[in-house]
Amino acid sequence: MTDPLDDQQITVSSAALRALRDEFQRFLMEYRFGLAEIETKISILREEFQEMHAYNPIEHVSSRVKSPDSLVDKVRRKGIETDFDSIRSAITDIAGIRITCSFVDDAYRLSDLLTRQDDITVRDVKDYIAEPKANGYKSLHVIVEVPVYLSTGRVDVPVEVQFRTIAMDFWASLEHKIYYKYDRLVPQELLAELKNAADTASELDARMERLHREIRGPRPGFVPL
Ligand SMILES: Nc1nc2c(ncn2[C@@H]2O[C@H](COP(=O)(O)OP(=O)(O)OP(=O)(O)O)[C@@H](O)[C@H]2O)c(=O)[nH]1
Ligand SMILES: Nc1ncnc2c1ncn2[C@@H]1O[C@H](COP(=O)(O)OP(=O)(O)OP(=O)(O)O)[C@@H](O)[C@H]1O
Repeated sequence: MTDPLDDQQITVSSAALRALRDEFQRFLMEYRFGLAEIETKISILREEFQEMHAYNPIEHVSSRVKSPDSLVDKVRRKGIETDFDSIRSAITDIAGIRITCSFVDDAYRLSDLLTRQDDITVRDVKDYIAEPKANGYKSLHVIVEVPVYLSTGRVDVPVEVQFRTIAMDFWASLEHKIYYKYDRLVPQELLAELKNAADTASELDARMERLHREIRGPRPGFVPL
């Protein structure tokens, strides 16, 4: 015979589960919309550069909303409280976009053009191009907040924007693979090789930039930073 109280408990907990699922869907939806706003801003800049200056400073754009698994993992790793408000304020890379530029100059220029826009608020900047990480990682990271207008009103959504060059991206994607292959415990000699490869990538960036300046000459219509 079934215990009526047990039945009631099952009903209550499945309703609670449904509410949690809805809240989680809404939580991620806001980040999707925030990301869409930034993607639009970047593609407008890209098209304008192409049409007005016959120059494309962006080689590649990729974006992602953090997967639920990766989010849960990060919450656990960082010991963050598991309510939505705590996660919202502690994790600022749930929505992320990576802009791979041709040259270092372009990475700074695009960051400046994005962050100067009236509706963008800069929450944090980590300039790993000026100050690379000890392993050799380079990129310019900017956490911006962009307003999203929902039927319930305005929400300001944080988006992590990473600016880097092709050489920096090449290095970072290989390092990322190695890091996970060795389960975050990369052998010392491989770390040294990676650091060496990062230095080579930086030299290549500097040489390409010099060459580009030589063949380019002054770019008419460009607003200097
Ligand atoms: N391949 C690679 N990517 C990195 C490295 N450091 C940072 N990143 C990328 O940049 C993101 C944010 O890094 P940081 O700006 O240092 O942020 P953080 O808050 O100090 O680090 P997290 O808490 O892990 O996000 C990471 O999630 C990676 O995508 C690195 O050493 N190698
Ligand atoms: N801002 C970003 N823009 C675009 N892609 C990103 C960004 N940040 C990370 N990625 C990529 O998204 C994929 C999934 O990454 P994931 O969110 O699981 O972890 P992570 O951001 O690299 O690390 P962590 O969990 O420590 O923050 C990886 O290929 C990663 O390189």
